[in-house]
Amino acid sequence: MASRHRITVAVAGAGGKMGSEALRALAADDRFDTVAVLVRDAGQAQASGQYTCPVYDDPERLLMEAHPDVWLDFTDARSVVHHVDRCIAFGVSPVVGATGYTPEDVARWNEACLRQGIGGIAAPNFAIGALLMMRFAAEAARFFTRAEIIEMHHDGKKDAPSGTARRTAEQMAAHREDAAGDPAAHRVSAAGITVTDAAPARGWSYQGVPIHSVRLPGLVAHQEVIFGGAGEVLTIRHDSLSRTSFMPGALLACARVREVRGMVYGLEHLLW
Ligand SMILES: NC(=O)C1=CN([C@@H]2O[C@H](COP(=O)(O)OP(=O)(O)OC[C@H]3O[C@@H](n4cnc5c(N)ncnc54)[C@H](OP(=O)(O)O)[C@@H]3O)[C@@H](O)[C@H]2O)C=CC1
Ligand SMILES: O=C(O)C1=N[C@H](C(=O)O)C[C@H](O)C1
Repeated sequence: MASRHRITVAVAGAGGKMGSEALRALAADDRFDTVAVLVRDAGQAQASGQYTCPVYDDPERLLMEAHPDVWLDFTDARSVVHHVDRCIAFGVSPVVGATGYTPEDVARWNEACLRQGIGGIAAPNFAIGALLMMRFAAEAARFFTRAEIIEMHHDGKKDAPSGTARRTAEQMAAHREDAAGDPAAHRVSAAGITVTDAAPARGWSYQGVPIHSVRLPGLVAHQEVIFGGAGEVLTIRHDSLSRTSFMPGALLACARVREVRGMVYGLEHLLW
């Protein structure tokens, strides 16, 4: 019987919290072969003997020598932008787990993927509960013109606000304008709040939604979206209590990324 081709994956940021969790999840799933990892210091990682596949600290060398089907990136905002540009140039499908990139990066990746005839997925959050939280927040934004986001993360997180908070605000803004059929509703909402450089305690305004970022030891990844109306408040909250919450979504993206074309932004596009 012909053996099924396993999807070959390279994990960038393998030495980090998410990268190491992803390596464990990939090893436990027979759809995948982890064929290479990208770490900061390949010599040191090789000497430690902790990896069973080839180890690199040069992304171009990894892409040339290992040429994986999929590049799963859990590095950071600065590195991921360069990595994904290089992946697409090499015809390797990126699954972008790292956050902190801009809408302009996503647009450039989309065009580059389309030119290469390949797919990519950039997913600010892989957890199903977080995706539902964003969906419910978008739905609620049709009915409330005022809302604020509080995102709370471990104190090792480098980027702020979180990719999830940005994506939530984007989805809320899109629904608000669509539902109202009146872009003025968005302007009223933005004008009704005092988020300015002169009032930093009021958060950072993105898409008309103030975002507040909390970084504390003991936290993993949490978000509240609070809607306020006349005499009532609606709070939608999600908690990732363990990084295992991100793994089914990350593996789904790795399994499906070569079926899409262009850069898909948000895992929800594979789910509903
Ligand atoms: N999409 C999702 O569902 C989720 C996304 N994330 C995102 O994933 C990213 C990683 O998070 P987390 O694992 O907690 O962070 P960590 O800091 O624990 O891990 C990042 C790792 O990447 C390494 N790294 C960074 N740049 C490079 C590079 N150029 N070459 C090789 N290695 C590099 C870091 O090395 P060093 O320490 O030396 O810098 C570190 O080991 C973040 O952007 C985070 O927001 C996190 C959770 C869920
Ligand atoms: O850094 C993290 O931990 C997380 N990052 C992602 C983000 O920026 O939204 C996803 C999740 O919140 C965990």
